[in-house]
Amino acid sequence: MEGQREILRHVFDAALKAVAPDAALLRHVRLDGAGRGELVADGRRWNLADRRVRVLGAGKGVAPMAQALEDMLGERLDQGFVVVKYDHGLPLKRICQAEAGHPVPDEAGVRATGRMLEMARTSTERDLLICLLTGGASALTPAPAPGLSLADLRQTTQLLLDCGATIHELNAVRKHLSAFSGGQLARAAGRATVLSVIVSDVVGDPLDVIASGPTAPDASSFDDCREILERFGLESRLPSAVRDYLRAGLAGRAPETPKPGDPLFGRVRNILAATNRQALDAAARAAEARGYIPYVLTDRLTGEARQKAVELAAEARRRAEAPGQGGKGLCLLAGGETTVTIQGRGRGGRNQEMALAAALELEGQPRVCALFAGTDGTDGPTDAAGGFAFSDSVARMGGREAARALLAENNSNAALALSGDLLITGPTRTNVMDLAVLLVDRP
Ligand SMILES: O=C(O)C(=O)CO
Repeated sequence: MEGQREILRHVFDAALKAVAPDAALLRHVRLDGAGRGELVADGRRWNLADRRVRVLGAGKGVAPMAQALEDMLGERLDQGFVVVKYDHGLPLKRICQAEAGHPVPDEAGVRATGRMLEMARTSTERDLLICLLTGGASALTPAPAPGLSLADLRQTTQLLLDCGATIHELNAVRKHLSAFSGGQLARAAGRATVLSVIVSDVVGDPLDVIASGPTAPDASSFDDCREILERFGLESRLPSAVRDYLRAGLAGRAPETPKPGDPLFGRVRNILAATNRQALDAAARAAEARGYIPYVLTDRLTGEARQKAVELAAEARRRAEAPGQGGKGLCLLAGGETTVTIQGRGRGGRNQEMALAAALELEGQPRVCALFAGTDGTDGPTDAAGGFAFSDSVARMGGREAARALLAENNSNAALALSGDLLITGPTRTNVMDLAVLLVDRP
């Protein structure tokens, strides 16, 4: 018989399968007709007889999408170039593939982004440029604006991360120091038609923030960057070239990113192909097939990881005590991305921290268990995707005091290693943020 751990894992795997980027692409894009055929994407058609098809892409999950397009288009695909995180590549036949640094951008990323901008700039009215974008793309596509260096971008990103800037704030600044992000790839493509297929790793799925929105109108401005940097007190700590460039932007001497309503977006179509909500819905179906009544609580889970875990575990305990549940029990599901305010010197990630905090909450509650995991297979600077929490996890960590001490040190990886509750998947090549799965078994 399947135990709690196997059921949790099964539900998570079903969610991952539903947001596999290649399958997501194939749900939205297909080839129709014989001969040169027509490309159909969400109801729009492009006759390929008189068009060249080029593919660009960036992100952790782009390699399977590129493979799917190669298989679909065969010789109709003229050329392509994609960049993925190190160790996230797959064999490709026609599309060139580079691997580059993530989360810290590197020179390989600069070279790859230069190649993609070049391909966009040399595209013409005859070209259909298919852009594949998934989470991780912001770091993989460093294209320093004129006068800036890679080191300037890295330093500015780190300063913002250290202050706890949100992804919206971080990407507003990144877009304004870039020649690629914030709609600028679409602008570089001149009169070519642009079709972007996007996998969302941002809460709420904002197209201008996911992957720093290379083909989306940018809602942020140089003025927003000034406000963000002032609010964090970072102005004086920025590299001087960045300070000068942002001042030039504010004075109208550096180009703004293209904004909503810009006519250039008339030839751009952005398709949201996979989201956290889709993963949650698939998880719900998988739980139901195992006899559990599923409840999707939210796809916008944010906030301090340990606190959110305690809230979710408390909700599961409350429901465990309530009478009247049917089937085998309940499955509570939540998705999003929490944060960890680091206080200690241990190793872990937001999902592992959630699992550790939930384990403390669920101690001695054999009817409730949980899994917290990142859909990309990576949680913090560790090789785990996340972790499980069972009623006896804390005992396996050496008891309550030991578990609490590990949590205080943000040492969730060590805690879950002790209890044997780490989830290790390796790179999943997709990324729709994190999932929390909690099972409440019937008495
Ligand atoms: O992961 C990235 O590239 C982002 O900035 C959010 O999609």
